[in-house]
Amino acid sequence: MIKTQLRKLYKDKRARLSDDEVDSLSMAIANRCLNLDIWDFNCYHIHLSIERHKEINTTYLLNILQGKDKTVVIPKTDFSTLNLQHYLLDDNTRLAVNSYGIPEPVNGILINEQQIDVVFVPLLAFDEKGNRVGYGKGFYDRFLSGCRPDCLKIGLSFFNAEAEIEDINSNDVLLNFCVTPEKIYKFNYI
Ligand SMILES: Nc1nc2c(c(=O)[nH]1)N(C=O)[C@@H](CNc1ccc(C(=O)N[C@@H](CCC(=O)O)C(=O)O)cc1)CN2
Ligand SMILES: Nc1ncnc2c1ncn2[C@@H]1O[C@H](COP(=O)(O)OP(=O)(O)OP(=O)(O)O)[C@@H](O)[C@H]1O
Repeated sequence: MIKTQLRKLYKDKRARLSDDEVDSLSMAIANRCLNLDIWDFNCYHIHLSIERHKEINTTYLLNILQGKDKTVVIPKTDFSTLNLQHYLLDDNTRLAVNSYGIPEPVNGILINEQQIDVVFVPLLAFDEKGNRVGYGKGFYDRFLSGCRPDCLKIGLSFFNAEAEIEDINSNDVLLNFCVTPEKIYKFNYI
């Protein structure tokens, strides 16, 4: 299928989940992430959920990161440039929900993307090869293209993989893993 079809299909699939399902599936994803071999790093990027779009509730994963005393960075969007900036999340970070429904840092310490070891990546759909589709603004493709080549990219999804996203282009950055409530996908494209 092509990206525009997948966006519609997966927005609809998410919209049909109840709030309780979103919560229990999000917890299952976080628990499964504990089985990934990714916990010896220092700096982790995680997005905060857009509740009205029934995104994965990343609070469970965030609690795991904080319990392990990891350095956590969260993104702040600039919709005029379609770029992300990354802020350290600590006790002093103030958050505000922007007009797109994204909780974002108001203030804080900027972190360079080259410092990030692991990125948890939001998505609407992904395929068996490790390609992904998001909301279509290219925020994460731009961001990930500036990360270190050894930075681990981990998709999070309520649903399992599509066979193939047909209209992949040279800007699309592949995932290393994708975690769903049911399983961990490891992509062997290297
Ligand atoms: N939680 C979270 N944060 C994230 C992302 C994400 O997918 N999830 N992003 C990943 O790139 C970036 C933001 N990307 C976005 C791109 C478009 C829209 C947007 O157009 N929203 C419209 C319509 C949404 C729709 O198509 O259903 C709206 O809210 O009106 C929102 C976020 C950075 N932060
Ligand atoms: N590294 C990049 N530099 C410049 N433009 C880019 C880059 N990556 C993606 N884009 C552009 O962004 C637009 C959206 O890309 P795409 O459809 O792959 O978004 P997406 O992966 O669904 O969105 P997101 O990354 O925000 O979740 C495309 O027009 C693409 O050419």
